[in-house]
Amino acid sequence: MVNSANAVEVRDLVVRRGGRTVLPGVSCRVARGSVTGLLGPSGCGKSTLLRAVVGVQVVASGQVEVLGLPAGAKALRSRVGYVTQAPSVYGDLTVREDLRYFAAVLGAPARDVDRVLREVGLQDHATSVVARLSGGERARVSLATALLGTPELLVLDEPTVGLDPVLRRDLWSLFAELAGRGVTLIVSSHVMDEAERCERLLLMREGRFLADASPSELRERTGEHDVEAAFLALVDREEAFA
Ligand SMILES: Nc1ncnc2c1ncn2[C@@H]1O[C@H](COP(=O)(O)OP(=O)(O)OP(=O)(O)O)[C@@H](O)[C@H]1O
Repeated sequence: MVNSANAVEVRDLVVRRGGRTVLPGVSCRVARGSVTGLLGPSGCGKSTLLRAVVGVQVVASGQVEVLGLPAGAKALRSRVGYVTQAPSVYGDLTVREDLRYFAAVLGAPARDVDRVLREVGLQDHATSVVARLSGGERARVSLATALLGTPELLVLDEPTVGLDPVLRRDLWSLFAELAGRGVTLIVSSHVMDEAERCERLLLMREGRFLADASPSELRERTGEHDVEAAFLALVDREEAFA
């Protein structure tokens, strides 16, 4: 049965990579029209989980349902935007040409190109060749691609890495605005101070969830003032009971 309240439902997901079990059977839900932060240390399995949500990860067992369909279903292609850590851009095109190309591939209207350029703050770089942009600018071109059309779910793998504080703030405002329009966002980060921007947090460690809570619930549960301290408190508790 399709549960319309959830954009994503993961049940007992097991993923093995390179002979190791990276996700040993995780379950989670992501509500529609929310910003969910997927936080955890480097190598804990965030990208692997996101890959499973967009349907590009081979899974050993379990189910991943996205917008009521199996992850990776063809019908989801224009409904899900995905930004990987490595920007997906063509270096020899200008920013506008690159976005026009992806708009055509996705069947998005050509007028979307100017909108997404504005949303990621690259309107002044529209005619720059992508290969000559800085790393942060290239990452924003990649993000702009995911905003083309009208995606209902945005899966963003560390979209703010390498960006300056002003840009990071602007992007988080954009994420909140998109969620206000009903878009669901899953944003991974290993920077805990970004957690406060999320309505919901999935805290991950070594392939398992330590918590699925709002930032304030986390603070209450642990008695800590910030999410980083709360995360460490949960790690300590887990180790004490191990
Ligand atoms: N292509 C691969 N082949 C084998 N193992 C892999 C591969 N990619 C990732 N892994 C392993 O899977 C585990 C989880 O990696 P993943 O990229 O999901 O972590 P992450 O939490 O996203 O890390 P980061 O924050 O550094 O991006 C790591 O131990 C990693 O070494």
